[in-house]
This record gives sequence, structure tokens and C-alpha cells, in this order.
Amino acid sequence: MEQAEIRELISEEAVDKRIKEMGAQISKDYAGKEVHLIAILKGGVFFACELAKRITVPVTIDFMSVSSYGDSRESSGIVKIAKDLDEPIEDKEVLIVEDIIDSGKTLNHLKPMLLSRKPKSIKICTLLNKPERREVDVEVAYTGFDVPDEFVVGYGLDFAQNYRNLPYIGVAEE
Ligand SMILES: O=P(O)(O)OC[C@H]1O[C@H](OP(=O)(O)OP(=O)(O)O)[C@H](O)[C@@H]1O
Ligand SMILES: Nc1nc2[nH]cnc2c(=O)[nH]1
Ligand SMILES: [Mg+2]
Repeated sequence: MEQAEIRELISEEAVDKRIKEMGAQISKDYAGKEVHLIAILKGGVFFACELAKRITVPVTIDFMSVSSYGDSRESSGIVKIAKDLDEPIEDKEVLIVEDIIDSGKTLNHLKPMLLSRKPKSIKICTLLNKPERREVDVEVAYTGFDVPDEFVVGYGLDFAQNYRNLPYIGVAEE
């Protein structure tokens, strides 16, 4: 495995605290409704599971596998769907859950595709957002943290498939 130095950017405590706040906000916004989480594999799953535990309205969850980075630090620009959802989303209040929005290409591709399946509503929730790198516009309803233009790892985010299991957010130094 390629070794990288990991510098802590956001501590485990800060991430956990922010996820609790996001869960409380989502519970308030979806009061009286059910929320259907769509976790984007692989990275989004770690955050989605923690977030789901902090939401107090009824929650269902489904998974979709989309990947454009492969083992690289740069997006290939080609968004590959490796696994589709198991369930239809028609008439559901859908919340797409991502670990990071970087260029925006993944969600720019995914959102119209999911909208064509006629959900009642569709919103995006991301743990991390990298605004400096945005190439296409994406409307984000819930953001955990804005991060600088550095390659971050941990909490689901990988570098060549490693480091997803770190309980904090770090930067993989060159
Ligand atoms: O805004 P973008 O530039 O499209 O980048 C964001 C996407 O990149 C990462 O996925 P990746 O392709 O690395 O797949 P993975 O979650 O399986 O690692 C991340 O989980 C987002 O889905
Ligand atoms: N691990 C990781 N994956 C990404 N995908 C898009 N941006 C990033 C990033 O900064 N880190
Ligand atoms: Mg990745």
C-alpha cells in the first residue's frame, strides 16, 4: 500500500458533534414526514449510518454505488454506476447522502437521473464541501463542513481505498 502522512483536519469529536446537529436540523425540517436516505457507496456510507442514528423522524435507507475517482486524486469525469438502488423512490422524500462534494460532477450526473424517477422531493446532504474546486453547480441543503482544496481522507473518504475507517478527517500529504 502507498503510505501517506495523515494530518488531522477535523477531530473525531468535532465531526460527531456536527453530525448530531445535522440530524437535529433534518428531524426538524422533515417533521411529520418520513425521510428516505440514499447513501452513495462507498464513501457516503460511513456518514449516512451515523446521520441516520441522529434523525428522529422515520428513516429508510438505500444504497447506490457511484464512482469517478477510482484510485486517483483527480476525478476521471466519468461517473460509473456500479450498483443501482434496490427500491423505487417514487413519492418518497429523498435525501442523498454524500461524504464530499468536490467538482460537483458526481451529483450533477446523479440528481437528474434520480429526479426522473419522480420522488416527492429530493435534497442533498454532504459531510464535506470543497467550494474552491466546484466545476458544476450543485444545490446542497445540508453541509457539515467546508474544507480547503486538499485531498482529505477518513470518515469514508479513501486514498486508493485506504483510510476510510479513520474516525476523523485528515489530509493525505504528498
Ligand atoms: O464532486 P465530485 O468531484 O464528483 O467528487 C465527489 C465524489 O468523489 C468521491 O467518490 P469516489 O468516486 O472517490 O468513490 P468512493 O466513494 O467509492 O471512493 C465522493 O464520495 C463523491 O461521490
Ligand atoms: N478521498 C477523497 N475523495 C475525494 N473525492 C473528491 N474529493 C475527494 C477528496 O478530497 N478526498
Ligand atoms: Mg474515492
